[in-house]
Amino acid sequence: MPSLGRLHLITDTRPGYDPLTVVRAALGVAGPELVVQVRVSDDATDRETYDLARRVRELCTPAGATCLVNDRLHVALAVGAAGGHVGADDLPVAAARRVLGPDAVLGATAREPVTATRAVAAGASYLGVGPCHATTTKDGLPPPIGPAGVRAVAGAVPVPVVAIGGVTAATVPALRAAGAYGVAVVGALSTATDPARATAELLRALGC
Ligand SMILES: Cc1ncc(COP(=O)(O)OP(=O)(O)O)c(N)n1
Ligand SMILES: Cc1ncsc1CCOP(=O)(O)O
Ligand SMILES: [Mg+2]
Repeated sequence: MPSLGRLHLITDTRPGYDPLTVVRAALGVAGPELVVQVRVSDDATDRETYDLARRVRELCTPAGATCLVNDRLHVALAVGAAGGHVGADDLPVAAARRVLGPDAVLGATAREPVTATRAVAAGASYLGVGPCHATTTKDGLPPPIGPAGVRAVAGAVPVPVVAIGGVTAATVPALRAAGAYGVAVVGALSTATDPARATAELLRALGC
């Protein structure tokens, strides 16, 4: 299994956003420390998802960065991504592991130690934990768990914990102190006026 980058950029495909420009900017600064997770809206077609994921994978490979695909594991396989990420509405972790194979990177969403432990036992190689802070990027999320919630999960599992939800460079130090290995962001990069500079600030906050 390749070593996991600490900064996870999740693509923002909402109207008016330009995910590939943000990916290019972040890759130029973060290189191998970057994981790009291709995440599309539920109404995106598989073809649209494939086209974006293929382009992201082609940008990641020469930069030494990791490309993952959210939810749609057949797309991950089709573009030669390093793996994928699943949550409660997606394939169960054990099924996802069977689809991706033993060597793939497989992330699973968890917000409590019990579900985190189950996900790792089923084959997750890292956990996305949150939401840590309030966010407007995704609707219908449960209340934020804060650094204390991250600490509870990180103390219960032997795999990297990636904190997600409302993460900014300002909130990274407390999440790292709580045991987060890394962070996943959408808005902190997709809404930045200078995504390269925002990437550098996140990396500095992560201690990279
Ligand atoms: C790193 C990371 N953590 C959590 C999630 C959320 O996944 P999920 O709960 O399946 O929700 P969607 O992203 O599919 O809406 C994630 N994508 N990445
Ligand atoms: C997909 C997802 N799952 C939990 S929070 C979140 C969105 C995170 O976006 P942002 O970094 O803009 O808060
Ligand atoms: Mg999902």
